[in-house]
Amino acid sequence: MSWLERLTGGFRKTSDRVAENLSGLTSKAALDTATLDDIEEALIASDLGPEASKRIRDAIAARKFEQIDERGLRTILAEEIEKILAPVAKPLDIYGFPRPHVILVIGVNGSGKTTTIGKVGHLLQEQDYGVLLAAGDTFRAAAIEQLQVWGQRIGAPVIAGKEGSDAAGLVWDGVKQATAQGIDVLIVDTAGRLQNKSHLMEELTKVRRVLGKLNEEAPHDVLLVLDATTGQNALNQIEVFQETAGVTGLIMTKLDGTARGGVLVAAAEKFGMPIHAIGVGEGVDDLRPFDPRAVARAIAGLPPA
Ligand SMILES: Nc1nc2c(ncn2[C@@H]2O[C@H](COP(=O)(O)OP(=O)(O)OP(=O)(O)O)[C@@H](O)[C@H]2O)c(=O)[nH]1
Repeated sequence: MSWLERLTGGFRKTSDRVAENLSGLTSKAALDTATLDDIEEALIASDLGPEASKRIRDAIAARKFEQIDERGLRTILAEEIEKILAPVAKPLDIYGFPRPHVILVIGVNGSGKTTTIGKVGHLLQEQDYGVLLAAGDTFRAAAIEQLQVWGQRIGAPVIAGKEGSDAAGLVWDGVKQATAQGIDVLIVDTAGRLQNKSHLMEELTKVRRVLGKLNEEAPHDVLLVLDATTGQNALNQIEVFQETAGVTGLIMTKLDGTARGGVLVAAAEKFGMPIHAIGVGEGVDDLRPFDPRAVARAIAGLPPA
């Protein structure tokens, strides 16, 4: 299956939800204010968020249709979602010089952080970048092992310490190793525990301080991994992590397992932060930067353009 097919398939549950919520609304005799209200509500119920839903409603209203059929509604929906996604759909840019370009990856337990690191590493390797993974989530032995498995899978070296060892020290060693071996990108797994904010902050502050000593620009990216299945909760996480960890960009995963994929649109509209990639499956190729048009059409339930 091509990426486009996996993408469209991945958003199926979401587009079914959107279609279900909008069903019946286009059969009304006139596209009056009450129907526009219903459309807006249907979009909110589809997890697109109040801001994006209002914006789409206003766009439909501005076109002054007397009536609209289902296909017409889906088309406008796709066009408007595309406008919301286009400014934030930005592939990761590996610009750090001197090398390595350092990427910290944060996110709550189970958000898909480790899996995402493996997939992002693979994506960058495909672009001919050399990648080193650092197992900075030193709280759990399982997290270290899981990253090592991903390293083997994609053929990238992994630098790891013992469970409970100092993450900042590991990151220091990671930068040294990448520099010595001419590796372009260092991707650091971190213990992104929301449950203990002060500890998370302390640890990230220390990692940043250590990185800053080696290269003032590092970390170049602080990526927050979000689990789309958590719906609106993902939006709360953006707020909290933005405050505590200086997030620079987002990756949304597990869009295939949920009818709540509309949250991607809500996040784009509400935060305007770069969304570097989306995950639509567990395979190594199931995470990519995204084409806003393709995703917008998939959510609206239209075939690829
Ligand atoms: N369906 C689907 N599953 C995913 C996706 N991304 C990750 N997963 C799965 O989600 C689960 C959690 O992913 P992990 O990478 O272990 O998450 P984590 O945030 O590192 O979790 P901890 O290591 O427990 O902190 C795993 O079973 C992954 O295979 C995705 O895009 N789609």
